Amino acid sequence: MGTPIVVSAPGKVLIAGGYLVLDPAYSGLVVSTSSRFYTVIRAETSTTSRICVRSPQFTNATWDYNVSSVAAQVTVEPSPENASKNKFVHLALQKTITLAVEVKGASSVKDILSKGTDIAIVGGNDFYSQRAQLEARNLPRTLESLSKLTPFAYTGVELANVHKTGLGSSAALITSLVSALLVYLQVIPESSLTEGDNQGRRLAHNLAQYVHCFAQGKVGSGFDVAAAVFGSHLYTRFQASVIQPLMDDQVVPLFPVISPSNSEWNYNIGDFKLPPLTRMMLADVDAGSDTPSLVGKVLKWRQESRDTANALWTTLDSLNQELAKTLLQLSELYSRNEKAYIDVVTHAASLSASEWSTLTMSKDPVISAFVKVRNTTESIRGKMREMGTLCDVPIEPIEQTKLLDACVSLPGVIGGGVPGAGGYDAIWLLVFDPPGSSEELPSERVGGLWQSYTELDVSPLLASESMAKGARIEKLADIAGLKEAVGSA
Ligand SMILES: Nc1ncnc2c1ncn2[C@@H]1O[C@H](COP(=O)(O)OP(=O)(O)OP(=O)(O)O)[C@@H](O)[C@H]1O
Ligand SMILES: C[C@@](O)(CCOP(=O)(O)O)CC(=O)O
Repeated sequence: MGTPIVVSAPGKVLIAGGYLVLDPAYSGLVVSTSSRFYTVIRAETSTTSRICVRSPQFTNATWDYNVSSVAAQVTVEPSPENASKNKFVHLALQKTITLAVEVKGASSVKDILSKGTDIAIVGGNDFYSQRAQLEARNLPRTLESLSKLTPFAYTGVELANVHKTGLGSSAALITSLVSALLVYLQVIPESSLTEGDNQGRRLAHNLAQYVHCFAQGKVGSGFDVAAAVFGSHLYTRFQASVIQPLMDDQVVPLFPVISPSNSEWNYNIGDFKLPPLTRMMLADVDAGSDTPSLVGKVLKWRQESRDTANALWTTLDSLNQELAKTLLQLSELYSRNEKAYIDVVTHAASLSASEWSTLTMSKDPVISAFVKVRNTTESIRGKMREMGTLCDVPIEPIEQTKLLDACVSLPGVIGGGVPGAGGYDAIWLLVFDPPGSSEELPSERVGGLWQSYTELDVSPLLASESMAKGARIEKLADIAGLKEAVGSA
């Protein structure tokens, strides 16, 4: 068996721009996470072109597919013996193979698939709640405990019953699977996924967006797939009409629509990353909310109260843009004068935000920028709460307000909020992460608060921001626990 193709894709956190990002007139600030999905593809040595997809973290999660072809039409059919269905995986296979046949020709694709294919898919532990695993091992809900769990741990349940944490498992799964298949079927070169923005990466993006929309039965904003492909960025959505001709599954060629040269793909990936020496922290608050029903109510309110909604969204959008600009400016200030930046972070890390002005360097541009980040995140929270009240939707419900207020008043916490659609799901924080500090780190202070918090059931996630820009080629041996998790074919 040759070297496997391994492609990973990160999860996402929409730190600003929830709801607004559904409208191409506005943008969303999305951070990609160090927690990733991995797809490992290997050729088998059999005599049939069967494709076996395995998700070893779940029970009854092996799906066999038969590949058949009539002329240039290749069909992927789930085996009747499969113990469960996986629409997302099935569609990813069908659509990617169809596109590959269009681009490379049927004989090239059939040749690559002729001896059978083994595909293993795993997601980082953060994608699924680890509460049960921690309890079973009698471990407290801390980052330290999470780091002791086996990577890609077995969940003990079927996929349909897993408790997801909101990091965008389906978008990361589809992106890693579609991208890995495009490489395996030689539609795009490996370099597409080792280099930054390029045509191959864009092809993977467009196809993953389409497959994800098709599997979900609706066209969302797509920020989650965009984060999985491109990493952290400022996202402006594509117009839904670009994939509309393919959404009713009429047999039309995919490539003319999916191709990166189709100018109807008008999404924009703006530059964005979190500042140096800060750390994003995430916690799942376990009450869970139903995003589609929140979205439905917010959009209905926007229809019915156009003027109020537009005024609120315009204010929110300028705050979101301000946040993006100031966070980026901090990276620039770091590269201009590293020492001055490190001094500020080191000092401010042990002070509460109200004390930052007491620093001798309080007129410093780095301090001013962090103060602006703080004030802007607080204003965004205020406006999101206002929207929640106006639509009667719990975007930042009182329980989360209390938790966030307690977090952002801790020394070293810069700001935070409710990610994405909000609603009893999760919180995100940005904290200082000073180098070589002997004092308690802000992340440790936050961890302590979360552990002792009783009003909500707070469970931290290990993820921080992924510095790698989106989907990428990996080496099986380089990822701790991956070889063991995917086992042998
Ligand atoms: N490890 C996996 N292996 C195979 N398929 C998976 C895996 N994880 C998720 N999926 C697919 O993704 C689907 C879940 O998609 P859904 O849109 O409900 O989640 P999501 O909104 O992306 O979740 P979250 O954002 O909370 O992670 C599953 O039904 C399954 O088809
Ligand atoms: C409300 C919305 O803007 C964001 C939802 O984000 P999340 O799934 O809650 O992270 C919906 C969307 O963009 O598809």
